[in-house]
Amino acid sequence: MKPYVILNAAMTLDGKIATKTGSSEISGKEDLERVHEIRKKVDGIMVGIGTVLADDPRLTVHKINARKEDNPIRIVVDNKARTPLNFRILNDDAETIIAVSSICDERNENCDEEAVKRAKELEKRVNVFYSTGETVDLVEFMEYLYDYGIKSIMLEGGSTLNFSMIRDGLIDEVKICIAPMIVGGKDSKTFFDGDGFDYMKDAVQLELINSFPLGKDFIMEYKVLK
Ligand SMILES: NC(=O)c1ccc[n+]([C@@H]2O[C@H](COP(=O)([O-])OP(=O)(O)OC[C@H]3O[C@@H](n4cnc5c(N)ncnc54)[C@H](O)[C@@H]3O)[C@@H](O)[C@H]2O)c1
Ligand SMILES: Nc1nc(=O)c(N)c(NC[C@H](O)[C@H](O)[C@H](O)COP(=O)(O)O)[nH]1
Repeated sequence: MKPYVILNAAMTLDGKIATKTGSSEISGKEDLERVHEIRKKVDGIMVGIGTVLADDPRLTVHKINARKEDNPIRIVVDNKARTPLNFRILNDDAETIIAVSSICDERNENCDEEAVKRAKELEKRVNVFYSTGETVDLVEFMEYLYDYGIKSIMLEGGSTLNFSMIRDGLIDEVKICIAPMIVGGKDSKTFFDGDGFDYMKDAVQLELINSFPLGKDFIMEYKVLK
């Protein structure tokens, strides 16, 4: 069993979620409030290490009225345990789970010693999940999170993790805020990056279930067809 996963992001009209410098202030005020209403409802909120390093996010409910108990569990997919110890994701505002990949080989030898040290430091502060894969095995990780009690997750990026999650069939809903902005740039981050599929016949199919204007932005909500 796996948690129900809602992917949420904000993009420019040309499909970018950040520029090549990592600048990503896209949503209007109303959209951020909508996102925080969802944060308040789900059990977990998940991002990749690229997003942590770019944004130093809090991943708490802080744009609307909320109590500490309303904060979901923060979840980071972080192959080589690169989460900096002074970043906000490790503070006491909410519980945090960090997934790292197999830092050693299957015989527990040939370890990346620096990554092992970093993971041990993180373990003093938060719950560290050791995946068996070279990169975090997301199917295995989702099963672990479900058994841990996390039945719903909002995935909040970035581009690389978004693609791995949709490729592995782990996303149930997609909510996208489209802002009336164009930023361009072939090196900007798009909604889904990763390797992509080779052929359109392999594209993930969605069904539009809702769409509405919100402040300066426009929201589209889809169900992922399986
Ligand atoms: N506009 C938005 O809604 C929005 C939302 C989130 C992030 N962002 C932006 O996106 C950028 C970050 O995106 P990104 O693509 O660099 O990083 P990301 O957050 O997608 O993290 C990717 C990293 O996660 C790790 N990882 C481990 N196992 C993995 C697996 N199985 N699959 C995929 N990744 C795995 C790898 O180290 C990988 O490099 C930042 O600039 C951030 O500001 C924008
Ligand atoms: N909905 C949305 N609109 C945006 O314009 C934007 N840049 C993000 N980005 C999501 C990403 O996960 C960010 O890292 C957190 O939104 C950081 O913010 P917090 O400190 O947690 O509020 N999300």
